This record gives sequence, C-alpha cells and structure tokens, in this order.
Amino acid sequence: MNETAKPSGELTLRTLAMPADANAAGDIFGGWVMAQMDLASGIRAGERAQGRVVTAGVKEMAFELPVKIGDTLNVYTEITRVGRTSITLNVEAWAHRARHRVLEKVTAGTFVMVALDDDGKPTPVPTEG
Ligand SMILES: CCCCCCCCCCCCCCCC(=O)SCCNC(=O)CCNC(=O)[C@H](O)C(C)(C)COP(=O)(O)OP(=O)(O)OC[C@H]1O[C@@H](n2cnc3c(N)ncnc32)[C@H](O)[C@@H]1OP(=O)(O)O
Repeated sequence: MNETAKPSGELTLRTLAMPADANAAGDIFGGWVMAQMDLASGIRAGERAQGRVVTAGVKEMAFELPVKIGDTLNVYTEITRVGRTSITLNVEAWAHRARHRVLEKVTAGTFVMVALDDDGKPTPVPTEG
C-alpha cells in the first residue's frame, strides 16, 4: 500500500473487476465503479436507517485513476451528516492492483441516501443506538 495516502471511512464492500465490466481499452467502466459505490452507500445507510433507503443524489464525483481488470475494488464509506430523512456519506473507491502490492484511490464522491417507509415515502432516520 502507498505510504502517503490512506482510505477514509469504514470498509463496506469489496469486489473484483472482471472483463465483462471493461471497455474496449481494458479500463473498467466508470458506471460500474459508481454502481459499487451506490451499493456500499445503500448498505451503510440502510444499516443506519434500519430499513430501506434510496439514492437521492450524488455530488462531487471524481474519477482520479482507472480501475483495471483483475483489480480488487474496496469501497469505504463514512456518514458525514444525518438529516431528518437523509443520510450523507463520503464514499471512496480504492483499487488493490492485481499484480502490484499497492492500494490506490480511484474514485470519490458524496452520496445522499433517503430512508423510506413501507409506502415508499421518506421517513425519519431513527436515533442511533
Ligand atoms: C435492518 C436493515 C438493514 C438494511 C441493509 C440494507 C442492505 C441493502 C443494500 C441495498 C443497496 C441498494 C442501493 C441502491 C439504491 C438505489 O439505487 S435506489 C434507486 C435510485 N433512486 C431512486 O429511484 C430515488 C427516486 N427519488 C425519490 O424517490 C424521491 O425523490 C426521494 C429521494 C425519496 C425524495 O423524495 P421527496 O419527495 O423529494 O422528499 P423530501 O421530503 O422533499 O426530501 C426528503 C429528503 O431527501 C433530501 N433530498 C431530496 N432530493 C435530494 C437531492 N436531489 N439531493 C440531496 N438530497 C435530496 C431532502 O433534503 C430531504 O432530506 P432531510 O432534510 O429529510 O434530511
């Protein structure tokens, strides 16, 4: 792992970048990376909300480095704000390169998830604990 930078947040999801997720040049599609970050946000926010959540918005997405076939993608999440019905998370995706012992930040973004009730309407996020 690179000495100068470390992931922020809790490791929420790990998965492997496969050939079917790549474009013709061999780089993994940004949409696939975003989908993994969305899933990680859903897991973390769903646990905090103790129920169903949806993605309301994604802000400040930055694709800093490509993901390559064979990389392990590690997604870290940190809850930065809990509103009435929304949960805001900083989400970082780091690639563990297949043939090198390095972990590099590839993408970061801010996700806003909203807790829903059984009727699909926004519902208050319960107090923690
Ligand atoms: C025990 C259980 C364990 C669980 C373990 C779970 C594991 C399971 C993992 C599943 C992982 C799936 C993760 C994929 C999740 C999708 O991909 S969901 C699909 C994509 N998203 C959608 O289809 C959402 C479609 N949009 C909507 O349904 C509605 O616009 C929304 C988001 C519910 C908001 O409805 P609304 O009527 O505008 O509601 P409103 O009361 O005005 O606002 C509600 C809150 O949303 C905020 N908001 C609304 N729009 C925005 C926006 N554009 N930007 C930012 N915030 C916004 C408001 O500020 C407000 O926040 P609070 O002040 O209450 O904190």
